[in-house]
Amino acid sequence: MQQLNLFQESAPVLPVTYYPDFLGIEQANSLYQHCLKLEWQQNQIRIAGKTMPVPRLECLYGDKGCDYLYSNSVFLKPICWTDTLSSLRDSITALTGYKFRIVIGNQYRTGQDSIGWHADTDSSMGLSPAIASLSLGGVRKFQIKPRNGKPTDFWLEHGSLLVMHPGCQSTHLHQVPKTNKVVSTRINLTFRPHTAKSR
Ligand SMILES: O=C(O)CCC(=O)C(=O)O
Ligand SMILES: [Fe+2]
Repeated sequence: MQQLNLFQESAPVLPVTYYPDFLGIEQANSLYQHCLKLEWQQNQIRIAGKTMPVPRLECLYGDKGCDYLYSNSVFLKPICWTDTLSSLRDSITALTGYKFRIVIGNQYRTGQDSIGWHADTDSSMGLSPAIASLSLGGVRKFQIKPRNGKPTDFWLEHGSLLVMHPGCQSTHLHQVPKTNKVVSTRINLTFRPHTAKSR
């Protein structure tokens, strides 16, 4: 006799929590304006012996001494927290219970700006970091998948917060793929821990 498999179509359990309305529209709009004025940099990345521009703008704010190196080639030194960013950090800590010492900004100017499949495993964040990712502006597709599994799509809304829980970076990969659709500029802020000694 054929049996109905109740589990086949169920959504995968992911080590993330998505808060679509973390910020109200007014708050999200004014934060977006604040973030446009941050100190954005065009960094260069070295992949397979070639140096190329990172396909997005970046910035790093955080505690003194919390330097960040990724892909063994992009070195970011934190600028001191703005009041807006530190109060946002505190409200994310109040919601999630996770503590953060840096925030990396990504600015996706067009649909051609992107971030490929990766996990955030830089050792400066410690072994099992919780990462909280706030999205502003144009809505882009964010994909997450188990290291050998199928992706799940999230459409990260203006003012939304996606929390990647401890363990997520060891078991899953994520990306924001390029798109040929016309999309407005998107700003993403990823709040992260850091192991540097406090000074
Ligand atoms: O822009 C996003 O939503 C993701 C950014 C990201 O994965 C990263 O900065 O490591
Ligand atoms: Fe990431």
